[in-house]
Amino acid sequence: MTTDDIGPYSNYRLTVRLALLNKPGIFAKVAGLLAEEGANLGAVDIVSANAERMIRDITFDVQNEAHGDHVLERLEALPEVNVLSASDRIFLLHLGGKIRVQSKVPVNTRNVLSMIYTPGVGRVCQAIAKDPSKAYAFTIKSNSVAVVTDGSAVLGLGNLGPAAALPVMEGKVMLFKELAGIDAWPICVATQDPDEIIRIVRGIAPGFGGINLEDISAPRCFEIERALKTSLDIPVMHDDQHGTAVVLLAALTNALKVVGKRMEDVRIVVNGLGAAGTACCRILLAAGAAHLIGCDKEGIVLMGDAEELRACRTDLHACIRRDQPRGTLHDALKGADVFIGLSVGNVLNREDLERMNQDRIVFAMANPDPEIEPKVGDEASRIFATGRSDFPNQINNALSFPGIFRGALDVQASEINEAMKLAAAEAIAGCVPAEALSEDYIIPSVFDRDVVPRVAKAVAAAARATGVARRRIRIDDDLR
Ligand SMILES: NC(=O)C1=CN([C@@H]2O[C@H](COP(=O)(O)OP(=O)(O)OC[C@H]3O[C@@H](n4cnc5c(N)ncnc54)[C@H](O)[C@@H]3O)[C@@H](O)[C@H]2O)C=CC1
Ligand SMILES: CC(=O)C(=O)O
Ligand SMILES: [Mg+2]
Repeated sequence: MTTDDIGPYSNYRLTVRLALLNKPGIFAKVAGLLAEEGANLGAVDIVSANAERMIRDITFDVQNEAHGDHVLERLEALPEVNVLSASDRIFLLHLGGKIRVQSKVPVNTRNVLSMIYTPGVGRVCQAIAKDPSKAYAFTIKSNSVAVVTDGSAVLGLGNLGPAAALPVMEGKVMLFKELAGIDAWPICVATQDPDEIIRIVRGIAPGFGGINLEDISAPRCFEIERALKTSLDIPVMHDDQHGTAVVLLAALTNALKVVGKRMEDVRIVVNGLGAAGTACCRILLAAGAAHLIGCDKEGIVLMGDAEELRACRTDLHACIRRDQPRGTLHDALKGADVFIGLSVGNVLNREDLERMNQDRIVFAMANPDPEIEPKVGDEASRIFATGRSDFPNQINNALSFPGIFRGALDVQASEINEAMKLAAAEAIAGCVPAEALSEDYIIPSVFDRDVVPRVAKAVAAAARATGVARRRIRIDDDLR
């Protein structure tokens, strides 16, 4: 299947194989039923036909899974029509997985075989044993990242476990490759015990140039990341925390320019103080935010005056008081200028947003469903964004992790530090020219091919400036 076969975005598109009695008017009944259901008819193909029967494949869009089931039931009930099979294009696209390993050299002669494998390869192994830094030159290490998950916070869908997390991780490694040329590998571990995860990641680290932790829930993710950062000499980044914080800061910086407000003046509500939410609070405080309210399931659990919040920069978790909520999310929204959602889908409605100030900025970033229905969010705010790709402003860590890791790998950085993250945020924000900034264009597209090189360059420069770069030249420039 090619991307051209997939067509424009629809989350629920079905392709159904029907056996119809071969006489006039039968297909019209099918088309009429779909029209009645508001199921937009797309491609219609004849698979085979004889005097009695015609087999057709028809493709149509439905509103959601339940609507799809309902339409299929109605098709099944039509006289002289049989539903032979039904497939969902999103599932079709996932058949057999989305990625594969490919070798760079065709293995078609004894000579090549003896070089890529034994005996020739043995010399390379011995060279690396003598000088482990040679692994960067003579193996995939320099350009590879492990995308590690335990499946405990798969998007905003909750604890689905490691096997169910694999489709997300495969998607992520596709983005690493497509956007940044990095060979990443999905690693789904069958444990949710932090110590065991730390042990596993340390164990596999020699084969990788970097570790991207993904969809590991708070608070375990903090301890896991901290332990790995201190014990490994390659960059480790929990993307849900830092990749998200970087892209959020970029988007908010530009959005504030559009509405003419300043970071230090605006009242910001962050809903969902898990991995992503707490990292976003931290980066916002570092960027000068002085009026920040944090909410979680319990209500308002993080609040303080500018001075108290400044103190929270060093230990945000100590400032979060889940046992003493100081109001509800609705209370928090009253008079707020900015809403940042990193919780779960559909927790807000239009009236909630109308409690906020004029020229409000609403970033409903929960995936796959944002905190508010996108059409309503868009109508009820001056600037609206989601984490999804079907609305103009997409705030997704897909804009940051490819460039951050590209820059870190290029200079063989030993870590990804605060300076590198701030440099990445500035570079992403700078990808939208000042004169082009508008309500619908606060953040570049994931498909803007300038983003990764600009972010990578800024990150590499910050790594050098902070003394964590071990290499001056990109590995691609002198060895590949
Ligand atoms: N757009 C983007 O780039 C990104 C979006 N996200 C989204 O952010 C959300 C959170 O992800 P993580 O922080 O990784 O998960 P997490 O599991 O670490 O944190 C989720 C937090 O939301 C809280 N929560 C749950 N229901 C809530 C409710 N009704 N109201 C307020 N808080 C509630 C939980 O108690 C928890 O603190 C997910 O929907 C995820 O898809 C995460 C990373 C990047
Ligand atoms: C985008 C992402 O990392 C998430 O929703 O978890
Ligand atoms: Mg994630």
